Amino acid sequence: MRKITVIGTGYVGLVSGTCFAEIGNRVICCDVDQQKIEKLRRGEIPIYEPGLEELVMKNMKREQLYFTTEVGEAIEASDIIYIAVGTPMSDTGEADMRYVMSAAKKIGEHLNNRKIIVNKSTVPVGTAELVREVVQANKKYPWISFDVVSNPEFLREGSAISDCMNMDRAVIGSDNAEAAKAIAELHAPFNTHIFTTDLESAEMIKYAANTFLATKISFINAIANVCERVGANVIDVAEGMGLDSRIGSKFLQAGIGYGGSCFPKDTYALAHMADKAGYDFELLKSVIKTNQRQRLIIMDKLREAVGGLAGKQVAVLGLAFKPNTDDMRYAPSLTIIPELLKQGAFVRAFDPIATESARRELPGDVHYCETVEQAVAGSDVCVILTEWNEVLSMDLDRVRQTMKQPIVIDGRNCFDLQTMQKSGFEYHSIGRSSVNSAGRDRHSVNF
Ligand SMILES: NC(=O)c1ccc[n+]([C@@H]2O[C@H](COP(=O)([O-])OP(=O)(O)OC[C@H]3O[C@@H](n4cnc5c(N)ncnc54)[C@H](O)[C@@H]3O)[C@@H](O)[C@H]2O)c1
Ligand SMILES: O=c1ccn([C@@H]2O[C@H](COP(=O)(O)OP(=O)(O)O[C@H]3O[C@H](CO)[C@@H](O)[C@H](O)[C@H]3O)[C@@H](O)[C@H]2O)c(=O)[nH]1
Repeated sequence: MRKITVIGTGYVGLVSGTCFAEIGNRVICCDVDQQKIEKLRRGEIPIYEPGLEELVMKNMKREQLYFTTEVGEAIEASDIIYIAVGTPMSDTGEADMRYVMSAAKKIGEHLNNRKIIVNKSTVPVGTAELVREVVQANKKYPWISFDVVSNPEFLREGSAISDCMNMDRAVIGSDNAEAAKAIAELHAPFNTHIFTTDLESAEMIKYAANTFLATKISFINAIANVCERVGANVIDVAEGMGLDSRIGSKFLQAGIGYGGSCFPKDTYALAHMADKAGYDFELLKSVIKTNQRQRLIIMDKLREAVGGLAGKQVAVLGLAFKPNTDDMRYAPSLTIIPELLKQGAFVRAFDPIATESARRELPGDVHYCETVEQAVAGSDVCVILTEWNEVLSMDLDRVRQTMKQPIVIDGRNCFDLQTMQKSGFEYHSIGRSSVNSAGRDRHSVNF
């Protein structure tokens, strides 16, 4: 059993801290957000993440998991200190490092014995060295030494617990073999591949992995746009490509582009890092541009399908950036809904989980609905932005009957074309022919 403190109790800190407790360590999760910690202490989980509540409750009860706002005391009480604070996009597009630096300062001020400081936040290459300098500069007891290790996180929201408990690999960057060994041992119960490297490479692996996945998405979205114009079906194209084991089938789902708290900011941050280092990362800049354009494709399709939006009632299904999360960071709905409102549409929105977070982010004149059926009732058009189960399993006959016009614009390719035509919809999706709109679209199909 090791004593671990995790600084930052957000999506990553809370999940990884809980998983470290689950495998038998004593973990203190600390945060400067008092409300968040108070909720956790009452057993309320501040984020939606399947399976998290049970695991938090279990480990709190067996006294393996604690929550506090006393960051200094939490640091003093452990030997391994994880930094898991946010590194959001700053105005320039670079990673905003102020939270990491303030955590490092606090660690320095409370360094009461030899500790391993492990950075889990996604940070530009060279951050480990900066953390070392800040801790060193703020040490109260100059004779106490410490190590800095990089151990980036690869979990996905919505499947965070299982990603963490069954991780593909643990990347451990260090310039000290003993510290690397200790962090490798900590990961032994996860029974995963341990990949050790130097600090800089570990920091780069995180950005390279995320930007590669983002590239795959922008690539398939660009292919989708060509498919639409030449009459091919991107779902079949992706499947046919993915069967080549060198390519693989994952992250080839065409849609309205990537969102979320990571890909948008990490692609920008790496492009900036490369620029600063004197390399113009044109490929990555195109990935970003392709993604920005992809979001607005929904607006083009809407205009084509229903003409002007002024006075039209639009049902928006899905607000979170992906299913199984309440996270609204860089969600496509944050771009699409303000645009709909600007063009004079009335918006009725449905999301099974993210409504509360959405209310804080979106303009006040959105009407939130409890069910898909309520959102679509009387609508001129329905727009799908997130492939929630509630959307995938909606009763198509009922939806068609309650809509004013049976027009669906699907940004996530939730339904097959034949089903939509049989159900009597005019259906426009991504990278596929439109159905039931013969005469209006160059590539429409009839089954
Ligand atoms: N969200 C993900 O799916 C994910 C996955 C892998 C990696 N990451 C990376 O992990 C890091 C954390 O991301 P997140 O989504 O968990 O962020 P988050 O915003 O959900 O949580 C960060 C938490 O840190 C707290 N905090 C900030 N400064 C603090 C300080 N000085 N002391 C104590 N607490 C402090 C905040 O109050 C907040 O609760 C980021 O670098 C992110 O890029 C995120
Ligand atoms: O084929 C695909 C796969 C994903 N997406 C979109 O891409 C975004 C990101 O999805 P996903 O990767 O599943 O979610 P995140 O929780 O953002 O996880 C990513 O970002 C995390 C934070 O760095 C990393 O830890 C994860 O490994 C990485 O997958 C979402 O908007 C998805 O809709 C697509 O459009 N097509």
